Amino acid sequence: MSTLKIEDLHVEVEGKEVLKGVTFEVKSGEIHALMGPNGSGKTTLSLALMGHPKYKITKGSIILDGEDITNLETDEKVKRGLFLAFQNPIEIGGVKLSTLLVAEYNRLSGSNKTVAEIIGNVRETAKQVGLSDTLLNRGVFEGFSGGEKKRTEILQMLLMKPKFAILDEPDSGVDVDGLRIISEGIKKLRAENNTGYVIITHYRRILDYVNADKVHVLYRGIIIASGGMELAKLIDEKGYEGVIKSRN
Ligand SMILES: Nc1ncnc2c1ncn2[C@@H]1O[C@H](COP(=O)(O)OP(=O)(O)OP(=O)(O)O)[C@@H](O)[C@H]1O
Repeated sequence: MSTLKIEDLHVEVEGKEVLKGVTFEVKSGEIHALMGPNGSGKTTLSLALMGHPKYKITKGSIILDGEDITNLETDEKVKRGLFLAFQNPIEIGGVKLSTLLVAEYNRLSGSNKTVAEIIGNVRETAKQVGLSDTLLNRGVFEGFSGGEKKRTEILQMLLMKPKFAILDEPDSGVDVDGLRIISEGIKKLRAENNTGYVIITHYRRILDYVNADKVHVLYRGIIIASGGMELAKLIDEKGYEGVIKSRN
């Protein structure tokens, strides 16, 4: 059983304090949703967790299985089992997706396998998320549609088998079939690897699919409410104003 603890996290971006004391804890196999209005600090939290240099942690800590990983480099965090799927993945021109996936696999597992040795596994997993060989042979995210990018991030996650995955809007720009496939991927890894999740989303639908355990509402840099799926339902019905009013 692993635990990811986020304790009183304060984060500054470009000299402005965006997160003002965020605290919550995720255990193996748990799915936590992070919701909140545009600009409330959700992406800031995900990038700060992974160690993005622009997002400065000024106070608080990130504890993974009892180890303080707050100030570790991104690479070290990845090696310890954290994974982030970006909201807007960027293109890496000239690098084939299959080459990148194999390089990442080797780096994390400390092995030195060739593309030929593990491409079968990559292809099989790609098929599960509905991605064809044509995309594996293309430059990373070059000309990928929004939904294909999201599926590719889930493919990376399935290959990496992280202890904890932070998924920043995995459902944005994804069609109904894609949403089901992505949700199946999330559940599969939870069942097989006991991965814990923080899923950032604006919509209840993906949370219904994966049956989220907890919902947190981030508002102006702090968590103003935590609860179960009834909180996501309240947001759907009454908006964030409704949540704010219900807490006052
Ligand atoms: N690199 C940056 N430079 C300047 N300001 C930033 C930067 N990143 C985030 N911010 C600011 O921090 C605040 C929080 O942004 P963030 O992207 O974390 O919000 P969010 O909750 O993820 O929003 P959304 O739901 O729209 O994705 C915003 O006011 C944003 O303008």
